[in-house]
Amino acid sequence: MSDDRYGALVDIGWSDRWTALFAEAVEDTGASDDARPGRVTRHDGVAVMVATAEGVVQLPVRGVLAPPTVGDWVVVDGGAVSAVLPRHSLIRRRDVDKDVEQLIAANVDVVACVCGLDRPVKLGRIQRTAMLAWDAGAVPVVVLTKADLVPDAAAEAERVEAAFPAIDVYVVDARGGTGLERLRDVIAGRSVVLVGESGAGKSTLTNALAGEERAVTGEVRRGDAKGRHTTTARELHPLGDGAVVIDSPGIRSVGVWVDADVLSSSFGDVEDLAEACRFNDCAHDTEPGCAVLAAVEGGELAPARLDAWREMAREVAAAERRADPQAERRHGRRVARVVKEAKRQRPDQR
Ligand SMILES: Nc1nc2c(ncn2[C@@H]2O[C@H](COP(=O)(O)OP(=O)(O)OP(=O)(O)O)[C@@H](O)[C@H]2O)c(=O)[nH]1
Ligand SMILES: [Zn+2]
Repeated sequence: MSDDRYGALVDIGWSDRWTALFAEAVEDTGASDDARPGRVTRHDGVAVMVATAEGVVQLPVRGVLAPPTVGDWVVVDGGAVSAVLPRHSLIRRRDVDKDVEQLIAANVDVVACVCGLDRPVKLGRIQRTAMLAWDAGAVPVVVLTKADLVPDAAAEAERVEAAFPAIDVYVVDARGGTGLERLRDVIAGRSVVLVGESGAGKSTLTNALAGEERAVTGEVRRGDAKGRHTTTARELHPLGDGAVVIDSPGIRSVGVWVDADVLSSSFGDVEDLAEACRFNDCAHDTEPGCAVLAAVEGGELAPARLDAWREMAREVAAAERRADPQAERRHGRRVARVVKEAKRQRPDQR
């Protein structure tokens, strides 16, 4: 089927797959002949910003059970979003306080953890971002940027690769333009989310990949009242080749949150080894009979991998304490005990 009506949407990730899902949704929901597809670029309260072949419009959502989120492909009909196409991935966050799930972005293919080499690369951050990606149904990658600022960027990449054998690592100098081609190849036709601390180089990378300053995707019309231009959509940056960077405040602030289940599922190798530790709650630190330390000693486990596990474990423990005041108190007692123990042992060591 050759259908050029939505050709303009290819830039923001439209593909044959969406053509099919759109046709299905139109039929299932009994939408009108005027129904057209669009992609949500922003969600605020009751209205959403939707990029369509005709431009970006602000629309209400009507008759949709599960509300759309940034990145969703939707059916626009009768001046409203009337249906949300099935998602292939979803980044969400559990709001522990309210015990609700918050949607952050949909139909994300790649979650890129951007680390500026002008500062130490934090393996724990990479791990958390990877878990966020896997949990969402997306692929994590690491982008080490500002390669021009360090003498040996390749060595840094090797260290990260050793810690995370399953994750691809890309080294780029976004300002000088090196390393971009390899990265362009992986993200062609895909929707990418860049996660990284402030100043990591996300905006610079976005502009470098787009080949130009790319703050804007189109003009915005409120509802269908033609001519009333308001804000612009900053949240979807087409990079060419159908690649899109989804940049939502939600993603920037999601930090990356963790829980114990995800921890063990993404550290299968460490957890397997830990089965043989003498103590159930072994911290693989100084405990006698620790199978994990033995594996590092014997060269079966990369030291960086254990470092990453430790960083993660600390992160999980902190998250659990925040969520559970009793655990916080238990932690306090444990710290007190460890300190007492250390004091007691010191004289022996002299
Ligand atoms: N030398 C060098 N500098 C870079 C590179 N990429 C980014 N920078 C610089 O690093 C600083 C921060 O880059 P940004 O792209 O603004 O970082 P960001 O991640 O978007 O930061 P936030 O918007 O605060 O989240 C800027 O001064 C950039 O010029 C690079 O590849 N090489
Ligand atoms: Zn152990």
